[in-house]
Amino acid sequence: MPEKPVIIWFRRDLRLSDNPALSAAIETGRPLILLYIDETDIARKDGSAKRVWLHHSLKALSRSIKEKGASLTIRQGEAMAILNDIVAETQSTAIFWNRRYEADRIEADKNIKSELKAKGLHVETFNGALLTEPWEVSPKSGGDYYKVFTPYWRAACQIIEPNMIDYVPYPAPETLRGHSSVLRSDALSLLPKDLDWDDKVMQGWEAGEAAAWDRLEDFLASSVADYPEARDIPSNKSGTSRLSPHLSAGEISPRQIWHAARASNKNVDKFLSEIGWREFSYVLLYHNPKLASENYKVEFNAFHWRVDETALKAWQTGKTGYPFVDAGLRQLYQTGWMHNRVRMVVASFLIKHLLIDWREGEAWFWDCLVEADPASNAASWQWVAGSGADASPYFRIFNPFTQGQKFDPQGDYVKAFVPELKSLPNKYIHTPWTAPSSVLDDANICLDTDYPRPMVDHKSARERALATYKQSRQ
Ligand SMILES: Cc1cc2nc3c(=O)[nH]c(=O)nc-3n(C[C@H](O)[C@H](O)[C@H](O)COP(=O)(O)OP(=O)(O)OC[C@H]3O[C@@H](n4cnc5c(N)ncnc54)[C@H](O)[C@@H]3O)c2cc1C
Repeated sequence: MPEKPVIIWFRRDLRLSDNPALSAAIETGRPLILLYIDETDIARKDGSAKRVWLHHSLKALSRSIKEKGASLTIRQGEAMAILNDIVAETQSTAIFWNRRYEADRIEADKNIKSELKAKGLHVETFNGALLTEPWEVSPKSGGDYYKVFTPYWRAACQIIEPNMIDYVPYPAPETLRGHSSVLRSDALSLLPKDLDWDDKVMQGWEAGEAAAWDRLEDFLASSVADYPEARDIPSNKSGTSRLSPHLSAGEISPRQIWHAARASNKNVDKFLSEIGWREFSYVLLYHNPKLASENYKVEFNAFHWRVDETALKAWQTGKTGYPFVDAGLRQLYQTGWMHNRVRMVVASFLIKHLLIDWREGEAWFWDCLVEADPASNAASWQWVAGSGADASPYFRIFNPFTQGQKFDPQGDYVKAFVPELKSLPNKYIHTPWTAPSSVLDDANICLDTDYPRPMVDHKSARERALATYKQSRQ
């Protein structure tokens, strides 16, 4: 009689190493059904860029699984129905997965767990995505969770550091023993049907576990020591790790990153504290399931946002007339990623200069980022808006041209993404509208035709934002 298999259900953990659910499945000694479900019964579908990334990530995972002697089954539909079919088809006796933290997925997983258990299956779940799960770090002084990052991270590190000292990440298995019969796989349908944009987005990226490791090792060998200063310079391609899409798809675990970073014997505290912001964002999401749709601070519910489709479109397409802002938004659309410093500036511009609801920006990033993350994206947008936990105060309004002058003094970043300005002298690169007409002529720029004038005046937009804020609090 054929041995009954166990299911390993991959979700946001598209890797073979340091995958606790996979390791537990292998330990049973039974044949494996390695499964990914493109779930259709999901509250918020992944955005376009993230789906492109997942397509390539799943291809990479599938290749790695094949090299180890098994195959990845891909299905599309409702998770419960698919799992029921597979259990019926294969007589599987157990299922293993790593946990997730969005409210609707927690609910779905709970239901799946109890239904499969009722059928007699052994169901086991693990933490494969975080250093500590959202309920593990609670303030001694009371309350469910920390609302301020610094004390949260101090407390979290007291749990993480001792855990990590002896932690040896699970190695990738040498071989995988797949189920004897090959199961039907649905074709992957994650790529957009009507655009060739997906090819362009993936230029400069490589999805998959091996690529994630190359990136981490490169970063630790040559860049992490300079990270505290270099992380603010958007033209410096190695100033930050660019691990976010790999982390978001689970191609590498935060535990592996922590372990490798500490083993480098360099000063990695600042870098690891950014991983801490990712953890903190998950704490906020877990305790505030509507983080992407509702103000964390209810007093922001009285804020009077403007509805202005034309302005929103100009922002989305990088045509605001502020070169640093436009460069960021074009980088986002072209590469599926934007430098963190510029994210803060473009978000502040939308929320404060244009007075457009942060949820519009959150949704645009959700669709365009290859690493769009339910926790970090929502928490970061609310952070910039001032409506979030431990947020930047609303009255902190980034000046888009001084930010450009400070963090892109030679204009390299602007020239890379706003090429129509590339012949402009550095002195005017962040303020083309101030250049004398002879300078504009020499640079072949006709304002309004080749590049727009600022869509709002900084000083008056700032005053309007502050007045609106004041009014909302009366
Ligand atoms: C408006 C806005 C939206 C954002 N949306 C997302 C998102 O959808 N997904 C996402 O992963 N990050 C998001 N971030 C956070 C941050 O910008 C990115 O994580 C970072 O730019 C990714 O580049 P990196 O991997 O080179 O980061 P590094 O600087 O190398 O940092 C290492 C890792 O730490 C984590 N990290 C760094 N900064 C933050 C932060 N502020 N908050 C949470 N985690 C952080 C990421 O996982 C990152 O990969 C957003 C920030 C802003 C201001």
